[in-house]
Amino acid sequence: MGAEDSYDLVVIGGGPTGENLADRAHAGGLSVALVESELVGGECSYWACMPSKALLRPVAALADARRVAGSRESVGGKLDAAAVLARRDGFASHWHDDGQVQWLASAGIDLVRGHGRLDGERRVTVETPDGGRRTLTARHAVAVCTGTRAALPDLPGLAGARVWTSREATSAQEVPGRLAVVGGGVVAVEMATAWRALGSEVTLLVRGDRLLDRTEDFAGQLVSDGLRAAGVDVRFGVSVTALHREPDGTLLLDLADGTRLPADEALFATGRRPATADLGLDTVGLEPGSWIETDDTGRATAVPAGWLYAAGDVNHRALLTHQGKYQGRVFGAAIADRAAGRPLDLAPWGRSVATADHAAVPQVVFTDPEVAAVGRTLQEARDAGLRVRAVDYDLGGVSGAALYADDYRGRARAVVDLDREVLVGVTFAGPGVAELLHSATVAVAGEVPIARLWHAVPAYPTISEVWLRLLETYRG
Ligand SMILES: Cc1cc2nc3c(=O)[nH]c(=O)nc-3n(C[C@H](O)[C@H](O)[C@H](O)COP(=O)(O)OP(=O)(O)OC[C@H]3O[C@@H](n4cnc5c(N)ncnc54)[C@H](O)[C@@H]3O)c2cc1C
Ligand SMILES: NC(=O)c1ccc[n+]([C@@H]2O[C@H](COP(=O)([O-])OP(=O)(O)OC[C@H]3O[C@@H](n4cnc5c(N)ncnc54)[C@H](O)[C@@H]3O)[C@@H](O)[C@H]2O)c1
Repeated sequence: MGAEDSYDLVVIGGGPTGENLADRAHAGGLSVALVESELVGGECSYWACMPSKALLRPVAALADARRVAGSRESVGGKLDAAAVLARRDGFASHWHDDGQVQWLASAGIDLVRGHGRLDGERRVTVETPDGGRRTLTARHAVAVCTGTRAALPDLPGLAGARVWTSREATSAQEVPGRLAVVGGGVVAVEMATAWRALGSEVTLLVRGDRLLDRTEDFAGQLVSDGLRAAGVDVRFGVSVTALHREPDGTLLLDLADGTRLPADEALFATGRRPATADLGLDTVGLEPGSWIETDDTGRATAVPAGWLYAAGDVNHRALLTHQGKYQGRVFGAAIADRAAGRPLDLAPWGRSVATADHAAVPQVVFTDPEVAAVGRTLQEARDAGLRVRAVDYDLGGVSGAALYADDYRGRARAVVDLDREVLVGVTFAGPGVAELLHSATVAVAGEVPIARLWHAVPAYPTISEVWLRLLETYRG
């Protein structure tokens, strides 16, 4: 038995969510221990957001230069893959977490390295890297912020085939000659975009009939057109049934249509599973390997007495870094307020509840073209029982977009709640739309009335003039 330490709050998992939750709780007056088994900073910093966006930014920079007569003529070559990978390595901090560890120390949070497991109510045991064991007790709360791992399908031959998950796809040091990508979600389309631009022959194998099936249809269509224009072989209605690696290293993927696809690497971008299989969930009455459902203050709904919280990917509310950080801020402050006996503000959009998770989640997909969306799609709004109207506009008709790129192709949709005359969802798809998104997020989260949006005048000639066009189209 090792040492036993006591803190107000023990956080398991030092990704973006755990760091923010620990910081807010500490700022609210609590002593905090943060347990991390790999690198402080989590998936996002080393194998997800940062390295993937570092791979994709040069793709967009080169594509932008090629979109405009005058600059197009002066950019003949391809990406310098070695330089892109080296810049990516820098954005992944060369897979060292010293910077984040320093930040934790400066924020007054104690780092405990090792694998954490719940051990009954308000107790966490940590298997430390030196083989030791520490027990941490929490006076007020334990917050699980352990994130997710790649979910792989159960396919014959997969175990021995050394396939890529998102980790290899974001950290690989060499460009594969032939890359098969399985999946039609965000990881699949972003990584197909990046590795195609870096020189791989990419085949995208999608079991459904569209890409990005949680966004408006036109967005997936524009991304699929963009991938095909870049030379990606996009195939719909295809499933992998088995695979194996030949002695010469070639990977052979058997497809349901009876054909066989040879590749050098295969990325399985087939979703995520919660990192809760080896977390001692059974000691607190939860099912190992399951997502941890919470209320809007972050409390695990199935655990009595309200001491267990879950934030970020692991609660399955919205698998995005910015939403995890938002939950970290809201839940961390709620934990501190409860501990101090301070009143909470539980009304929708109040200080102590993560209301935006339900109504105003923004996401940018960094493909070419980009997709930027917030809130509900038309279908989601209808499914929620709202009386809505979709207002669409061809982004190519906006002066700022025409200046941005010759033959600009893109589209915008605003979903208007007709009863309240506010926007409940906005989607942009086109080059350069990522930075437009926050205007839409403010409109949706702020429930800004259309009558007032009419007075929010977009600068001429920017792509944001699409706001004016959408409102004019709505008003007729
Ligand atoms: C390829 C890819 C690209 C992405 N790009 C974006 C993007 O551009 N924008 C965006 O918003 N989101 C993006 N995401 C999603 C984003 O990475 C996640 O939403 C985010 O990392 C979730 O943060 P988290 O802190 O909840 O979990 P994580 O980042 O997964 O961190 C969890 C931490 O907990 C630790 N841990 C787990 N179990 C234990 C244990 N038992 N004991 C101790 N420590 C433990 C892990 O080591 C890890 O450090 C991307 C995801 C992928 C796969
Ligand atoms: N730019 C960003 O914001 C960004 C980038 C990457 C990832 N993310 C987040 O990370 C999370 C994970 O992304 P993801 O793309 O791995 O998951 P996803 O759930 O978005 O997509 C998974 C895809 O795999 C397919 N699939 C699932 N099982 C399959 C199987 N057995 N065979 C074939 N296809 C299968 C699904 O139909 C879907 O198309 C997402 O929630 C996403 O929001 C965000």
